[in-house]
Amino acid sequence: MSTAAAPTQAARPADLDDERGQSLPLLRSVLRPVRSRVWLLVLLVVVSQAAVVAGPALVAVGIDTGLPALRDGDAVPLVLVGGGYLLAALVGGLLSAAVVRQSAAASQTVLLDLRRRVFRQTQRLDLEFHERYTSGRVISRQTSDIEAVRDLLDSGVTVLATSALSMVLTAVSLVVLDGPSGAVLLVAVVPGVLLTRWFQRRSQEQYRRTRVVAARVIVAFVETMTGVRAVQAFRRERRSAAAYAALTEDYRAVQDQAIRVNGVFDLWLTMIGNVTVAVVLLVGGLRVLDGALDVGVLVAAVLYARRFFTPLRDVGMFYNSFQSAQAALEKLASLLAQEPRLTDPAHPVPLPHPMGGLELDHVTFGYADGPDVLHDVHVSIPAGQTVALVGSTGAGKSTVAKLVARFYDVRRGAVRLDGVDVRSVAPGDLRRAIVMVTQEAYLFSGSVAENIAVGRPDATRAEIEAAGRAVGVHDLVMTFPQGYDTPVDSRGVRLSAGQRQLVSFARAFLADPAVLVLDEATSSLDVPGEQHVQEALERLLADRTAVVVAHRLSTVMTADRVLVVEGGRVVEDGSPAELVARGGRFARLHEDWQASISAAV
Ligand SMILES: Nc1ncnc2c1ncn2[C@@H]1O[C@H](COP(=O)(O)OP(=O)(O)OP(=O)(O)O)[C@@H](O)[C@H]1O
Repeated sequence: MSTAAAPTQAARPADLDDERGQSLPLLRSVLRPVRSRVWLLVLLVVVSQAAVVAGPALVAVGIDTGLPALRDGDAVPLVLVGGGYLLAALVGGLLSAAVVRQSAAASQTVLLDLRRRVFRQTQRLDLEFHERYTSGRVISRQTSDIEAVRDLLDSGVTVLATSALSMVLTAVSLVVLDGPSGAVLLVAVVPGVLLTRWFQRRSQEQYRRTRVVAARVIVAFVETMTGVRAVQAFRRERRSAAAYAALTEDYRAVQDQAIRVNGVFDLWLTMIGNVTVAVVLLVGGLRVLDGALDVGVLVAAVLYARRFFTPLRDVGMFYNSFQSAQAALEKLASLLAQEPRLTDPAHPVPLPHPMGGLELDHVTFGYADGPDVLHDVHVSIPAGQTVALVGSTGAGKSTVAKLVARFYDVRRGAVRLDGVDVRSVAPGDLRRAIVMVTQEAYLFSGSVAENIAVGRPDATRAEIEAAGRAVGVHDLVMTFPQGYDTPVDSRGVRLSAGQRQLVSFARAFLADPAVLVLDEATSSLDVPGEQHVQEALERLLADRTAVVVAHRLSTVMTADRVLVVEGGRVVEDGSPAELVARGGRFARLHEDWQASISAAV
């Protein structure tokens, strides 16, 4: 039976980070759940800034009305104004604190949502995506990009809103309080705005340069650390250190330039602010002498003028955090918009009791947009058979194995389990039916028991131990300090490659799939261990269909059937004895194998 499969080659942008214009919709969607909090925040910002800006006006009233009244023996106006000033200061302070708390709470909610979305999405995406995207980029999304968004939400947006509102309210208050002083301020705004524009442009360039250099530093570090074994084996430490030192020096230099730009901006902003204050004081002072202006108003005007330019620094700085957050949001949006090529079937076919019959029906396959690496492979494997895949390196053996486990989908043809196209089998059933044990035998942090139970999380301790016994790892585990509860990371025992492989065998044994796909480790075991692993393998492969990418002669010779893969085609197919007798490629491979074994012994 061949069920039509869902379209699997979903369109995907060529550059995985290029998704311009996606940042705003993403921001809108993550802000939606905290909408009411955002409105509350707006209200808090407006009231707190109004309270702060009221200060100088109250000073003016105090000096011009309260003091004369006090001189005439009436203290009430001054007390009222003083009380008002205190109240405004108190309200301004308390509400500013509330703004910080509210914005932090909102941003934490948003970030939690974003982190979860990124994690779920990276898990949902298929292997082909991860091979192209690389783990380094996934890590950057989950760390530095989310940090950039955090910076924007935590401080950037509220600081911008507070600063902008404070400037507007200050300017309006000054214009209302004293027109001429307001005019001086508005004139001074022109160089202030020009300076800020200059700063934005320079810091944008600077920011780009910093990002490029910072990315180089990170890539160099990650590459050296992931390849630390190769670095040490080939004594490349000095060269790596020199290359890294040069990159960090570049990083220091661009940071230095960025700080210089900040310094210039700060200097001129302070100058403009101080000159404005001086002009307001001079013009106002002359008017006070003429009796055209009250002293209190002059004091208030000076206070307003002094305050006006301070937030401009924050507005300038906001641009930096806005830019990095925008770039980060774009990359996050692009990641979240990716669709896996491997899609779940629209009409899943249940397969609760699989027998394990496999069929590769004229399968042609290539990775991503690359050339075909398997050409018209046509093989039928009856339930219960153990098939060894052999062939030279790069022939396509692992690819066949990965297609059977549906890590990828075929380009043409079909892979079928019990006659059902694997693209149509209900995903849960498929996962239970086919298990792949990969070469690297990855262990999660946790205990030995937890690692074995990955294959069946609801397994009892007795079942876990039975699996351990079946693959012959039980006695070894019993020598660990806490037996099956011993952690397998740096806090517990460090397992050798061969021991890790046995644990992964136990994991697969416990999962008990109808089909086991095994990419045999090339050379993780010494000769005395060989027999031990051979027995474990035989027990693991018994009573189920098995497709084994075989690297050891013992595995091949105990298989029911051997497929010789060359150049993406099956070129020989038969029992090991038949193929040896036939005198083809396998027979030559067999001879070479035997020769190398006798040479080693
Ligand atoms: N993830 C991948 N992306 C692109 N091409 C790949 C990928 N994996 C394998 N290939 C290519 O597919 C071809 C078959 O590779 P495959 O890993 O199946 O060979 P193999 O027979 O298992 O080799 P080996 O014995 O060395 O593991 C090779 O040409 C290889 O370059």
